[in-house]
Amino acid sequence: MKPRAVLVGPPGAGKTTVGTLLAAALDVQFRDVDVDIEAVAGKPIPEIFIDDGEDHFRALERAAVASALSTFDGVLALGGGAILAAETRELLAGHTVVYLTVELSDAVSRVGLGSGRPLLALNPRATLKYLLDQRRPLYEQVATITVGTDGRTPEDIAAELAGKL
Ligand SMILES: Nc1ncnc2c1ncn2[C@@H]1O[C@H](COP(=O)(O)OP(=O)(O)O)[C@@H](O)[C@H]1O
Ligand SMILES: O=C(O)C1=C[C@@H](OP(=O)(O)O)[C@@H](O)[C@H](O)C1
Ligand SMILES: [Mg+2]
Repeated sequence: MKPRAVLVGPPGAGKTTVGTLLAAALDVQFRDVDVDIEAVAGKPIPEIFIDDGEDHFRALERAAVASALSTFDGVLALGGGAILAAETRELLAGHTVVYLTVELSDAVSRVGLGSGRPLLALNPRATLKYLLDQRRPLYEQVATITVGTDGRTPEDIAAELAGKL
C-alpha cells in the first residue's frame, strides 16, 4: 500500500490545506504526518519542541513518515522539515511526490506570526528565508511533480493536481 500522493514543501506552501482539498477531489482519505506525531507524543508540536527538543521531534517524524508511507493509500502531507532526513528522502523514492513551491513573500503572509510552528516563533521572515534557501534542493530532489502556489487559491491548485494524478 502506498499514498496516492505525498505533499512536500516549506511551511506556508499549503500542504495541509491543498492536501485536504485534493483528497476530497480524488475521493480518498487525507492524512497529515504532523497530526500523527501529535497523537504519538500526546501533545501539540510546540510542546514537543519545548519539552523534548527538535531532535526528538525529528525522530518521531521519521518514524511517522515511514509508517504512513507503507500503510496509507490516500493523500499524505508531510511537515516542511521532514525531507531534512536522508532516510526519509530515500523512502520517498518510487512515490508520487508533489512539491508545492512558495516564494518568501507569500509564505510570510500565510504563516503570519508563526503560531503553532515553533521554528518560526522568533523571527518568521528571517527563518523562512533561511529554510526556503536551505531546503529548496532537497524538495527538488524528492519531487516528481512541482506546482507553484504563489497568488493562487488552494482550490485552483488542488484542481490542477487532481487533473494530473
Ligand atoms: N494558495 C494559498 N493562498 C492563500 N493562502 C493559503 C494558500 N494555501 C494555504 N494558505 C493558508 O496559509 C496558511 C498555511 O497553510 P497550510 O496548509 O497550513 O500550509 P503548510 O501545511 O504547507 O504549512 C493557512 O492559513 C492556509 O489557509
Ligand atoms: O518546517 C518545519 O521544520 C516544520 C514544519 C511544520 O509543518 P508545516 O510545514 O505543515 O507547517 C511542523 O512539522 C513543524 O513545526 C516543523
Ligand atoms: Mg501543514
